[in-house]
This record gives sequence, structure tokens and C-alpha cells, in this order.
Amino acid sequence: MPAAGASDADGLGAEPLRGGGRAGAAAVAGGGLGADVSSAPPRADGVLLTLERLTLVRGGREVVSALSGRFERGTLTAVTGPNGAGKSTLVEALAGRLAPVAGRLERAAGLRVAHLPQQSVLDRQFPIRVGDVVALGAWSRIGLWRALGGGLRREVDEALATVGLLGCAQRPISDLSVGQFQRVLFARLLLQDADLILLDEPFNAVDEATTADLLALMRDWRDQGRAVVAVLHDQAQVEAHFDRLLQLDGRRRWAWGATAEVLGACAA
Ligand SMILES: Nc1ncnc2c1ncn2[C@@H]1O[C@H](COP(=O)(O)OP(=O)(O)OP(=O)(O)O)[C@@H](O)[C@H]1O
Repeated sequence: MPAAGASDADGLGAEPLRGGGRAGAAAVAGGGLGADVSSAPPRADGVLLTLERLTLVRGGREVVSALSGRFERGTLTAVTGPNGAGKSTLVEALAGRLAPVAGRLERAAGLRVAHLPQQSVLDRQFPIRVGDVVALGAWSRIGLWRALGGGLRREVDEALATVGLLGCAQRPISDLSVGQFQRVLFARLLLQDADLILLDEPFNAVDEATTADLLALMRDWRDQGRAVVAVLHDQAQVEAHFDRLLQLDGRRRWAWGATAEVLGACAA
């Protein structure tokens, strides 16, 4: 991890390692003045989301400081860091659920974002069937309470087949294992058809076979030109599957770039 205040001249290509630290703290003292969330026209270079000195506060404490970088089409980015480092906070801001107190977050025009929070915040006892959960992925396209028509039913069945749960549409979600439920949530993401897919600890308590299947799905999304951002704790998994890495160190410093470069710089 680079030292706080490391300069832009650290030199790892387009997105060098940088430190947040004091500059970000000063931004919070400004009471959030200057924070900006905006839409930009579609970009030919595939940039979906641009962060400029993004600063986030949670529970009265600054957890992300002066974070700058871009999320582009066709990339798999891992977000790592110790507990409490601000990973979920950052993902919520990327999803548009938390406003920055300073800095800028610019979305490409018409950007479709899907956000899968940690399973621990989802209620699996809710009396709803698997097929209905998956169909909810299409609500922004078809309206929330429209009856399941033949076309949507087919989409749901196809998505369930893709995640290995063909024929499970009528089962209540309370019957599912953690891994099966995560497959259902990935099927819902398939129907969302988003450009930017945000996943918060998607493999938590999920078995190896399910993890491998869901990783394959994430690679498909990348190959389709979507951007996938996943909060992860397993460094081997990050090295093996993610081309980009955004690492938070829990002290408001961060490193962001090609995975090998970020890991190399941290080991140095
Ligand atoms: N709803 C909340 N209200 C107040 N403080 C919060 C809230 N959510 C998180 N925090 C605090 O914000 C900080 C960052 O939390 P966050 O959940 O973003 O970290 P994280 O890196 O995702 O951690 P973990 O690996 O444990 O999930 C922590 O100090 C946490 O206690």
C-alpha cells in the first residue's frame, strides 16, 4: 500500500497508486461543499463511471478519502481491504445510494447499474418464490407488479438454467441453501441487464463449485462489455480472476490499478 500523500507521479500507467489521507480529511471539514454526482454523455472510450477525489463519510467518520479513478466496460475489478475499510460504503456510493461529501462521481448517460448487497442484509425468510425473485430483476423494464407474462417467464427459466437451477422457479426461497440463494440472486442480475454490476462479498459462505460457476458468469459479463466490481477477501481469487484491483487499507489510503501492479507495489 502506498504511503498517504503519495503523489500522482508514482507512475503505474493511467491510474497510478495514490494516497488519500490528509487531503480527504480537509475535504470533510468543508462540510461536503463541492460534492457532485452527475451524468455525462455516453463515451466512446467505454468509461462508465469516473471518480474524482471522491470522499465518503459513514457514521460521522470519513472512510474513503479523495479516491480517483475510472470503471470501464469489459473489466473485472476487485475491491479489497480489512473489515471496516469502507468497501461496502464505496459500493453503495457507486450504486447511487450514498452521496459523497466531497469530490465528483460522474456516470455515463443512461448507465444501468445493478447492486447486489451482502447476503447478511437480505431477508431469506420472506415468503416469495425463486421465480418471483428472479423476475424482480426486470422490474425497471416492465413495471413492478405486472403479471409474469410468457416472455418474462421464459427469461426467468433461462436465467435459472444459466445458474444451474432450472426447474426451481416455484420453490420458496426459504428452502434454499446460501449457495443456491446466491445463484438465484445472480439469475436476477441476468434479468437486470446492467452495464455496471456491483457485488458485495458475493462468495461469502458459498461453496467452491458455486463460486466457480458464479466467477464464470462474471467473466461472461466482462466479455459482453459490462463492468463488474466485486468486494472480495480472498487474494488468490483476486489474482486469478480480476484484472483490476482497488485496495483500501483501512486508514483512508488506497491503491487502484492493474491487479499485478497494485499487488506488486504493496509487496514492495
Ligand atoms: N449504516 C452505518 N451507520 C454508521 N456507520 C456505519 C454504517 N455502515 C458502516 N459504518 C461504518 O463505516 C465504516 C466502513 O464500513 P463498511 O461496511 O463500508 O466497511 P467494509 O470495508 O465493507 O467492512 P466489512 O469487510 O466488515 O464488510 C466502519 O467503521 C463501519 O462501522
